[in-house]
Amino acid sequence: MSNATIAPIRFFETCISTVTAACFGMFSSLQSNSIVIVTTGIVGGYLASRIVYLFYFSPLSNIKGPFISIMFPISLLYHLSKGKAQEYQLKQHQKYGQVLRAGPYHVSLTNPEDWKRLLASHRYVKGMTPLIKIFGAPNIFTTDDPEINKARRRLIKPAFTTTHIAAMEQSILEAGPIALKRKIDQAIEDHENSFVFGSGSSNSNSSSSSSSRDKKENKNGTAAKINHVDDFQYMALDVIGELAFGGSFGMLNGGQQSNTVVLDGVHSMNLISMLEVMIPYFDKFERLVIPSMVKKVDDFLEFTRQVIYKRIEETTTNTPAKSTKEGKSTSPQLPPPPVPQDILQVFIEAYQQGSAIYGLKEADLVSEICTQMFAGTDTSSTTLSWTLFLLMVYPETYKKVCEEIRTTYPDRSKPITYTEGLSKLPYLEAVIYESMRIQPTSANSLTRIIPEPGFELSNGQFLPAGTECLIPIYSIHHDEQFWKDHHKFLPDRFLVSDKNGAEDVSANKKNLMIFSSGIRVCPGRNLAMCKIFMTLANILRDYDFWLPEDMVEFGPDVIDDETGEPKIIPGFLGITYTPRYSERDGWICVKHNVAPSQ
Ligand code: HEM
Repeated sequence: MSNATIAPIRFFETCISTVTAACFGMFSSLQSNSIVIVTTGIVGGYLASRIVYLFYFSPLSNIKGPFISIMFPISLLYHLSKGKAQEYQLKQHQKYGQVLRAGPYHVSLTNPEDWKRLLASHRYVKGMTPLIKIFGAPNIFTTDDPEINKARRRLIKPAFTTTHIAAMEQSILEAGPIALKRKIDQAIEDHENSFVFGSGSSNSNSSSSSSSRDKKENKNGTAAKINHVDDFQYMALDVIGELAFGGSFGMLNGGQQSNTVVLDGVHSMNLISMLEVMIPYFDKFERLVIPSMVKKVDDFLEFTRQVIYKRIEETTTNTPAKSTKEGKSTSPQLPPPPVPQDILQVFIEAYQQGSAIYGLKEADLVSEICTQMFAGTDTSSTTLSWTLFLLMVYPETYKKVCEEIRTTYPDRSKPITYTEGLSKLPYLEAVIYESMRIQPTSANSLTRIIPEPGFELSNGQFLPAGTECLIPIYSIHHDEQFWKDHHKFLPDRFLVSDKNGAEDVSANKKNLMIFSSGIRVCPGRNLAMCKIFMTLANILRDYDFWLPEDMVEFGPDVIDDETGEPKIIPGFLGITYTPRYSERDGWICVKHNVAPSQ
């Protein structure tokens, strides 16, 4: 569908370019037989005709943007490879305004009126979605078919409502923050023991290492060094396992096999998605070019297939108690174990019923379940990592948020829940929103294709059918019109006091794009917020964190020349925006909060 609508403009341009190129080529060859001259003529002709068409005759020629991006969309490759594509796009918006021509047929929009309208209707289908081929079948996330999307969203909706998440809160707490705390406690204890026994050595590959320098820093208890990027990822997967697969994968506690398969799969998908966005038709030959990476995705899909069949077996095998010849049972018939009501089961039942509405085949089932794992892992874990890092380089904010949590919930023997804590910890909520604004994990652009008869922008400009609209989440979150001092980590911008003086976090939230909006808004947003909030509330209350001393390149006083704010660890932009060098930058020192608990 998307290709059909975009075709006329592209076809026209290709015709003009080809004819002009051919004319130039013929003309050049009349002058000389030299291959160089003919080739130069063809290339020159092509470029000249492309310039003439794209800048003077294209229906988008009245929309301004950088010459290089309009001529060669592949130029984005350079910025993507540096992990700075989103910052490049922001700079272009700052230069050209809220409507930017970002490519030959691409217009990037940051005015909320425009992107909200585009996201509000299935009329504007998704374009340029990576990973379509690799999943082997469409899924909620990749499909551009409104009917498939609507039907499958209906299917998973009950599992993501606030009521359901509230009912699952205890499981999320157990598989998430409580398991994480157990791991941190173990890391601290290991280090205490290693020093008691006199080794004092540290293993930089372990997620619990600490140098003696980091240890000495701490005067009120033993410190350990953990890799928060890795640990938040394990935790996010364990929570998804708990909610969608009938049980935690136990990754935080060393579930090594699934650990490698699932995380390698998720990471490979992130990288492949970036390559697909950068290189035209990459999906057609990725199996040849990066076979080992594609294999990791295949292994992940196979792992998912096994999980599905294990569940089908467990829920459909009916093993009746042994009967005598007279047909009487020798042992009392035990009721079958309850069938878990999670996302996995919902999809399996729709598949088994062969429902015409959902039209699920085996490949669709695997694709959907994989997507749940993929969509629910890096997004939440990365948000946690960015937030913790930002708190480390903004110590005043760190102090303030810890104070709020520690004074509101001083009893450390009781875990803080989401339903209980959300209204009582407005500053923590504001910290999370501000971190997701500054470092959105979905930093890329969402894309929508304009259908016939075109689309009128709020500024009166007209976009013809076939235009690919980019909705750049990072640029929207850094638009000076809404976010003054946009590089500053300022949670207070989300806080207003209501009539009774109580803090409310609704100010400014409407201009955020964290979870997208409209008909394809992220269905996992309640779960994500619950997970992120409970994790931060509990660990910030129960532990003290600080950056390792040897991490000299980052800290409150290490200022980025471009932003004038503390330098942020480099990121990698695929489908999600994650810390780029987690093995180098993901470390943090931690010790117990030893202030008297009440
Ligand atoms: C901080 C955490 C999260 C963020 C920032 C986030 C963000 C987003 C965004 C921006 C989209 C729109 C993508 C697009 O249109 O291309 C999206 C879609 C989606 N998200 Fe999330 N997400 C998060 C967590 C989750 C979780 C925990 C799950 C499920 C377990 C999930 C499942 C999905 C699915 C299935 C879609 C596709 C929806 C559709 O196209 O109709 N997300 N998410």
